[in-house]
Amino acid sequence: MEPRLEVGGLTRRFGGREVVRDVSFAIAAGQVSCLLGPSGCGKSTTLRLIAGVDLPDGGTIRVDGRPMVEGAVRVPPEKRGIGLMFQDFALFPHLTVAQNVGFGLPKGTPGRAERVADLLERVGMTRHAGKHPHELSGGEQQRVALARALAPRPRIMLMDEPFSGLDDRLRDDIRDETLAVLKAEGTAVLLVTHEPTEAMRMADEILLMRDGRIVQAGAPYTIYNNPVDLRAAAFFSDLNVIRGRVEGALTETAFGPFLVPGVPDGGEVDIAIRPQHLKIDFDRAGKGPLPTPSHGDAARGVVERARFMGSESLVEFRMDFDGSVLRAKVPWVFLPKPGTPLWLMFRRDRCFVFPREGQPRVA
Ligand SMILES: Nc1ncnc2c1ncn2[C@@H]1O[C@H](COP(=O)(O)OP(=O)(O)OP(=O)(O)O)[C@@H](O)[C@H]1O
Repeated sequence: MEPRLEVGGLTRRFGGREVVRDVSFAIAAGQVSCLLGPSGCGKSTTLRLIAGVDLPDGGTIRVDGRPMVEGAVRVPPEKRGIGLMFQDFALFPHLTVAQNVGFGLPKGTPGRAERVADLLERVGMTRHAGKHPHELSGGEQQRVALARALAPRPRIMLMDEPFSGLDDRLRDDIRDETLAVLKAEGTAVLLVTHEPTEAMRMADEILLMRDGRIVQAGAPYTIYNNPVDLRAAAFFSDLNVIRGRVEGALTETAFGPFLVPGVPDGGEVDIAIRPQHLKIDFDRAGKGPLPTPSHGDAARGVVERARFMGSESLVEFRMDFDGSVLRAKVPWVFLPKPGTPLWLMFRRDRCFVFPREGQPRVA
């Protein structure tokens, strides 16, 4: 099946600097993709190019196989079948909720009143239909904005940090409701965010962006568990990093040897472990647990501090082997006293091994 939105080799320069570099991806009908990356990496610019309010220096944009930008073709924004939702969405203050939702549907459109009523019902705003925007809370205004953007049945919805103006609890609810409505409409969604948790919650596919490029694309599970590099891994959580030097495709660490094929002798590697993947074991008169094939060796550390975070505890260790600090997250309550010696180990299939950035890699 033809993707709903297909972007190929999209490039945009400002003053000689490539802000969007060779960006390609596709989104199917009913799919939610999140463009995720730090501030300034080119997310909003990409969205503006797709919306048609800015033009690329290179690349193609297609909607249902029809060229929007390709060769000499430049389809204007209003003819692209694209709906927009931004953080500073503005409802028309002098129009009622129902009139705001109906705004995008020309008078005389068959089924106009039914469409407005149906959307108000779906976003739970039927009883507010006659109110004006200033009589609504932020969350209610957001629901109206969603209904208004959906009224003309856009084939694609572009959303730029649409939930960032809402407080945390409300944001979770509105996100989930928005997702349900968009899925029911079968709209292809491209959502821009700099928050990994928002992307994990919303996306079928995450497009991880950095310095104008998409560095990795995949389902949230894949991106979280198989990051392409250390920076991609660190974008999603705090990371413990153990440094190693390679000899004969192996690096020796206090946690045992690690295989590092493709890194030349003398090369440096980073072994990264998320805090929730460190396993803690007790000290038995100066000895730790025995090594296992799945976990490697245990290394000893001394508790520096332990904090209760609500659903988990965060324990910081000063490691015997090099004096570095490693952080472990433990579900619920685990608050050992500072100075307690404990042993750490981790499952080999839960850590990431990357050659240090900027080093040559042997093919
Ligand atoms: N019209 C413009 N002229 C010159 N530079 C621009 C223009 N628009 C954007 N830029 C630059 O392009 C880069 C990417 O901007 P963009 O707004 O796409 O990033 P972003 O990832 O959406 O960031 P944020 O999350 O902060 O909104 C920035 O360095 C920005 O300063």
